Formats: sequence, structure tokens, C-alpha cells
Amino acid sequence: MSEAWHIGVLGGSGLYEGIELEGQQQIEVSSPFGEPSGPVTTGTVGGVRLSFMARHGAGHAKSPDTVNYRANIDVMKRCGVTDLVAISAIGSLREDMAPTHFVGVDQFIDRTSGRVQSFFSEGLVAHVSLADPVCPRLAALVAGAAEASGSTVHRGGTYIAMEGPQFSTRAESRMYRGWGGDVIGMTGMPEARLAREAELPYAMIGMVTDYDSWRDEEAGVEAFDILAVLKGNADRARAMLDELIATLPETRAPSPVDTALEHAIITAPEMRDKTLVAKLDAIAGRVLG
Ligand SMILES: CSC[C@H]1O[C@H](OP(=O)(O)O)[C@H](O)[C@@H]1O
Ligand SMILES: Nc1ncnc2[nH]cnc12
Repeated sequence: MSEAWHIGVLGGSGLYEGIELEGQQQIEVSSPFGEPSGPVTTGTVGGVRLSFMARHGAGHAKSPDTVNYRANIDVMKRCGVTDLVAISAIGSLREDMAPTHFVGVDQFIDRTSGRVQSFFSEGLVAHVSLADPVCPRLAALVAGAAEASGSTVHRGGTYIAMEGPQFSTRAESRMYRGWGGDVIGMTGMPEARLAREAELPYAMIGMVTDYDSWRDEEAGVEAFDILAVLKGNADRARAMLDELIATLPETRAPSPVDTALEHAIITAPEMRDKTLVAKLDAIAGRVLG
């Protein structure tokens, strides 16, 4: 069965507003998982619905560790989003991925700690596959849109999700390169994990702002350097979104991610925690009934 696209956008550092939408409304959506980062701006472009949330909230009040990733994803799901585009500022761990370039992230190495990693828990256990955390169809559409709107795009890249909020030491930065990391940021996890649990195809487009701290001859990254690159990146991210909406196939064919929970919940029906089942109405209502 095909359906209409509804593109959700999580705007990262420097991207606090989405694109101009027809019939634009700002809505507060509450979640049983707590406070989301802020309201959702929703509307349509050429008949396609788009819903935008600023990941760090108004005025960038939320740090990477205090973003309520579960509430944000839950709210996107409640809004009826079908596919989720994450836009993030990233440091580059490779010479060829230069500041101002875009990287279509396709893998993650999770170095975060102490963040809530799952919607599921005692009383309702689920194990979804995360081998390929990014939806290849959505990633290709996003990368194509970024290229068509004039950005240099690297298709594919491994994102090191670090805890922060401090940037990496030089030794860490060099170690991540040795691990095969291509880019680094602080928010991709647990966001990508939770999107998969919510059966939301997810694609992250990273906007390179700096070379992190692995280049011996250079001073390490500072927030000031990042902010200088962010403004131009935000305009190009908005151009990418305009192009994405304009180039989406007319109808949305199903994605395998739409049914990621199909065989993932392993707690016996009679042992399920009713309170948790109720909280998961938006995330897992499809399979929990
Ligand atoms: C302002 S630099 C560090 C900050 O930027 C990135 O945020 P986001 O992924 O939301 O664009 C990075 O992950 C850090 O949170
Ligand atoms: N070098 C870096 N490390 C972590 N997060 C970032 N976001 C942008 N640049 C970054």
C-alpha cells in the first residue's frame, strides 16, 4: 500500500527554523515521554506535508545530553510523520570532508553514555535491527536534493556520536579516525536508534563545520569557529529541504523500516506492562493493538 509522504525534520545547531510552509501552524504536542525540545511547525509545500522541530529548542537552550530524544521522536510520530530527516552540524575526521560540505551519514559508532537509549524496557522488551540505521531510500533522496541545490555532498560516512558537551581531546579525535570514523557529533545517538524503534525511516545529513582536533598543525575546534560556518550551512540546508520536497516521488511506497517492530517485541502478551504499553500508543500501537 502506498501513502502520502509526511517529512519530519529535526533541525540541529544553527537550523532553528525550517522552510516556508503553506498553511503554517505552530503546534505544541505533548508526549508521555516528557517535554519535547519545543513546538512543531507544520504545513505543506506543493501538497507535501512537512513538520519541523528545532532539536535544541528555542534559543538553543538544550544541550546534547538534555535533549529529550524520546519525546521528540514520539511527537514526530504523533504528528503522522512518515520519514525523518535529521540535520546536524558535524566535525570532520577526514581531509576530503571539508567545512561547508554535506555528508549523508550511513553508520554510527555510539560513544554516548547515560542517555535513555530505548522506548522499551522491563515489561515490554523489543530488539529491533540496527545494522543499517539509515534508510537508504530517504538518504538517497536527501543527498540528491543537497547536490541539486548546489552543495558538495559525500554519500556515506560513519558518525561518531560522542557524549560532549566538551569537544574531543586530540588523542580521542585521532583514535576515532583510527576506528574508521568519518565525522563526529553529539546528537545522532540515541536519535537514530529511537527512530528505528518508532518505525520511522531516518536519514542524517551532516553539515561539516570544522576539522575537530586531529590536525597537529592546527588549534583544536572551538564553538566560535563552528558558529561562523553555521549560518551559511543553514541557508543551504533550507535549499536542500525545498529541493527534497520538490523531488519526492508522487506516492510513498512502503519502506522496510515501516514494519521494523514486526518481530522485535519478545515479551509474552500476558507479561506485558500495561502502563508502558499505553505510553507506546504512538510508537508501537501498530503492533501492540
Ligand atoms: C554548536 S557545535 C556542537 C553541537 O552541534 C551539533 O549539534 P546538532 O547535531 O544538533 O547539529 C553537535 O552534535 C553538538 O550538539
Ligand atoms: N568537532 C565536533 N565535535 C562534536 N560535535 C560537533 N559538531 C560540530 N562539530 C563538532
